[in-house]
Amino acid sequence: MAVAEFIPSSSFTKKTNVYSSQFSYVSAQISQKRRFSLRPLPRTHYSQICCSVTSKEVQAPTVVQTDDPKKKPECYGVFCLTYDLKAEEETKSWKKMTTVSVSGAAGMIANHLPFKLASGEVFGPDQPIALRLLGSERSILALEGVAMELEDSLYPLLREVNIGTDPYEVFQDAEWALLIGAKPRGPGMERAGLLDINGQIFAEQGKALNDVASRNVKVIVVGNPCNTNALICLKNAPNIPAKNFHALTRLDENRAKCQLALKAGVFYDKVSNVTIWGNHSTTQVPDFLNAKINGLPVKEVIKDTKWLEEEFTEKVQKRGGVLIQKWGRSSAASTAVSIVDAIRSLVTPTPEGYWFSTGVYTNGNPYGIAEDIVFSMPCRSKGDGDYELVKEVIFDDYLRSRIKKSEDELLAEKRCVAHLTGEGIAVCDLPGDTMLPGEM
Ligand SMILES: NC(=O)c1ccc[n+]([C@@H]2O[C@H](COP(=O)([O-])OP(=O)(O)OC[C@H]3O[C@@H](n4cnc5c(N)ncnc54)[C@H](O)[C@@H]3O)[C@@H](O)[C@H]2O)c1
Repeated sequence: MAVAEFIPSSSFTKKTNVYSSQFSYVSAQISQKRRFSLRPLPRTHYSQICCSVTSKEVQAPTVVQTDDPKKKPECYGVFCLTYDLKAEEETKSWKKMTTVSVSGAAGMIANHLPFKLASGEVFGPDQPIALRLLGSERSILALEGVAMELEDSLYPLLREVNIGTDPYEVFQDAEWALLIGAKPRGPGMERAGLLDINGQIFAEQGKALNDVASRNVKVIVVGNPCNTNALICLKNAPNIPAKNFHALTRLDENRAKCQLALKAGVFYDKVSNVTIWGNHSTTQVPDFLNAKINGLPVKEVIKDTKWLEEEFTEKVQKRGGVLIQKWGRSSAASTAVSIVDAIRSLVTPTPEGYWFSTGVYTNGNPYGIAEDIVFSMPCRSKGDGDYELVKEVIFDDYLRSRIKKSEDELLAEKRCVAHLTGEGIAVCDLPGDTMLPGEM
């Protein structure tokens, strides 16, 4: 990419109280605009570095000190430096920019995800994106680091980056909301405690999405316990279709495909139609009854039923925990990959005869699963961001009984968070202290 000429200018978006500067670059082939926004620093850091730059001439930044904490600086530090090239050529081939909000954007999964989003591998090479990154107060500096790395990556498709700690700002106009940020389960914390502490985060974020996001925003909840967090989130966002909310179970699907491929001695691209049923917990059910290897039912290829029912199932359920033992932390890169897979499955038409799984709201499902929970099920998409449930699946006693266990767990989780879904007083009678796949 050859740089032609820079003409900076800065801007302050009053509506969101977010400070911004714009970066745009135009060459004969490419036109791009970037906005990089920061929330104001505390008063002790209250300084304003402003730069005025004219074509081909960059002046030294001037630092403006202010004692008035209410007066917001127009820009902060390097983000005041705005490079605004003359838009001599407006490229006609770009699609309308899409806005993606990511929470927990300074965490481990987000070490990978925003870069994948910005690279074009998720929404396509002609889809410009605006990234809005939400962090906690504690992670705001790290978030700044993420934003700086995004800057330095010079992604042509990345037109705007905003960071902040207020979901009402960061979710503004979001068309995709990838909700990763959550608290980890601390030592001695009951699962009920985790449900409550993270549930409160997702209740607030649901309200924020309801108020400020696009009316058709697609939401993928990753932060655990993700199924029930997704339920809490959608219940707090009554103006957004419940169908738009997902809990990420794609990593579990990918893990199941890998194990089946290993056992059958085939490369994993030969394994398809693997459904994860139920909760993203150790009660999840990786479905080998409907899955296929080279287009054949798995049971015709892997005849070892004992392995399928016991070893395979448990391996998938506990894969996250084993990984933590090896790595000393939970899966981050493969989780980011699976978020990419999950989005791509919704924005790409599913090939005839195939499906993918995702945790979705049960509302008239054809499998007899309890309604009004978020349950992972087989889905197909026309590529418009929406999905339909797959009807052509079969059940046997084994599959039914396993699904029932996960369903019971999710119903119990739902009772445990009734205070966060507007359904009265919470009663926590969880059937045992089941674990998240990342816990041992
Ligand atoms: N569904 C899945 O398949 C799957 C897989 C892996 C991890 N996870 C879950 O994803 C979550 C994040 O994992 P990670 O490895 O990135 O964790 P992490 O601890 O590295 O990062 C989490 C980040 O979220 C931030 N955060 C906390 N509360 C927040 C809030 N209210 N708003 C915005 N940000 C907030 C934290 O400051 C931190 O930077 C965890 O809950 C983890 O269990 C889910």
